[in-house]
Amino acid sequence: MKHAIYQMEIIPGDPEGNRRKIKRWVEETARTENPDVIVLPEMWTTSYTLDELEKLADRDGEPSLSFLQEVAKANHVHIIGGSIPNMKNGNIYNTSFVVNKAGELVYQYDKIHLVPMLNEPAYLTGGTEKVQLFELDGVKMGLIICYDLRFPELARSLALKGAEVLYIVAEWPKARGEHWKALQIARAIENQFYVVSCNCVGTHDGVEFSGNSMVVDPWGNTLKLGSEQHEETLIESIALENVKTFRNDVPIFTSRVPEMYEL
Ligand SMILES: NC(=O)CCC(=O)C(=O)O
Repeated sequence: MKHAIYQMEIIPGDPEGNRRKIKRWVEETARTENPDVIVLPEMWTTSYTLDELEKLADRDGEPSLSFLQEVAKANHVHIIGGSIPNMKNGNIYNTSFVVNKAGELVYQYDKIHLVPMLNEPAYLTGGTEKVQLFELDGVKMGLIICYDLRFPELARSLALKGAEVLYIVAEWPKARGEHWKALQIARAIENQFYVVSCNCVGTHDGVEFSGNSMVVDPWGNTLKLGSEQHEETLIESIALENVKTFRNDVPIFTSRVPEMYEL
């Protein structure tokens, strides 16, 4: 399953400009690389322009959802649609959409854990729906958003449901860049699935974002690591049969003793 990750420099506060940028990038990447799955970063319409979100947020997912559906269908590629600020019933959520190559919405998720270090709780509302699996080409997948990475219970719940791949879409600051890399490797090893992440680069409001988008295999090997500073495209294929092989080699899911844990 071939992935193209867009480690993007988001234009702050310019949803239209970012849509144009993504459309051009998807067309070029689909033509030259023919990936199965494309991955975008967190809050790609606006970045953390929190003061402006009342005005700039999508309304019930629009226009970004229709945009992602059109782009996926036109370029015949599945899209893990990063996330966007999304106004619903008067509250703004950090919402992710996954659309398949037929342009169908297969999953949506509102970020559960809002990040205090970026002042998210003052502007956004946390999601109230539990994470679920979705499937692309018959592969079981899960998705979390940025700060969610720090809560191992979330990734574990997806692994227990059968996830073979965990996507992480992010705007993770450089100040905590070492946590970003170490936690992804930990999540991959402890859950024995692939981790595929997309972080952005660039600086907004004094916060520098750290890139280092990653593809980590279920053994904890880093197959791909983006640069810290540059907008770039990461291309990597993942071999799903490794999930079963590694789970047989170190059978943690049959060794678990859940009645001994307080989770
Ligand atoms: N956008 C985010 O959720 C950033 C998370 C972060 O800064 C951290 O966990 O550290």
